[in-house]
Amino acid sequence: MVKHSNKKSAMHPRNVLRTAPDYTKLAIKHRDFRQVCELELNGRVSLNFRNERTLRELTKMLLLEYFGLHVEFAPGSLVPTLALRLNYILWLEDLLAPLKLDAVHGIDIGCGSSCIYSLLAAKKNQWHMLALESKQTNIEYARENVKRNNLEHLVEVYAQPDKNNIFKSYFETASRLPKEGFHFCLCNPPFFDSNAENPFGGNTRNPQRRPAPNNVRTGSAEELTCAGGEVQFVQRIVEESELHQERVLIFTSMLGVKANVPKILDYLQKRQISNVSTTEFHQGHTTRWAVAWSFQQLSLKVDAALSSPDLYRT
Ligand SMILES: C[S@@+](CC[C@H](N)C(=O)[O-])C[C@H]1O[C@@H](n2cnc3c(N)ncnc32)[C@H](O)[C@@H]1O
Repeated sequence: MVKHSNKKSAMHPRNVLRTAPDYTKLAIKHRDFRQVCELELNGRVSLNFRNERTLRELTKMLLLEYFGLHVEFAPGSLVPTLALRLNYILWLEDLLAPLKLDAVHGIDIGCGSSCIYSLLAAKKNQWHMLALESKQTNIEYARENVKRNNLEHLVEVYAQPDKNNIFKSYFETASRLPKEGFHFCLCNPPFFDSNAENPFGGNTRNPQRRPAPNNVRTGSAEELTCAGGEVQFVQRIVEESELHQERVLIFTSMLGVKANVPKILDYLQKRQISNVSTTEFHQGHTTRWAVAWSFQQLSLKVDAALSSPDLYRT
């Protein structure tokens, strides 16, 4: 029987991880990664995704192998998975492509200790990134990661003084803003609700329908939780986007749960924000969602022809 690949649930066509990496070859090449690999009887290596150190070394190795990025994570902080972050960046590339911009300026809301989105955007596409972060150790690590990769000319890490703010503090205090404003903002919001009795709840984001995830959860409570969880966090971005609608062309955020997508769409509709689109990011067994909105007259629909492998080659 011929097996058809399910295109709808595949990674973005330009995602370099769409073809599964050869871990055996990579283990031979990268010593630190080799140390977390397990050797099977057939000579191939396998990975234990339930082990935090394994995830850490895997992401570090992939960032180095595919993008030449040297990244360190603060102890106990979120270890980002690369395939998802790439899918998000590639969607942004598609949204921005029709604008044919010479220089792109973006905002990374909550960059984490890795600063992964900003580093990828800068290294891969030479985008100028403003990375906002509220947690002190993450700010320090993010700045070091930018420096270690000689990307200070493209990435600024801004210490968010008030966790309840998104753009407000920066826009009110910045000494210089890009002349043409920012073209987009992206966000992987704190997901869990800190007001919940047991913020981390069960061991899955959708316990009724899904088995426990293969990957161990990484990250501190401060990084992963906020009052009201991701819905309230993204609602705050929406509210502040109204105040700064001229400063950012396309506002976006990721969402960790499908059921939260209609909640954000309803919120946007209630506030009469009508230029809106959504997408899905597929990476293996994991799906995430994202919402985009704009106050300007521009299309937020991605032209399928633009998602070709030739756009923004790495
Ligand atoms: C889920 S983590 C995402 C980290 C990184 N972007 C990634 O995808 O791996 C959310 C991050 O947002 C930060 N954060 C929370 N509230 C914030 C705020 N109001 N402004 C800036 N950063 C914030 C947290 O400290 C944390 O590092």
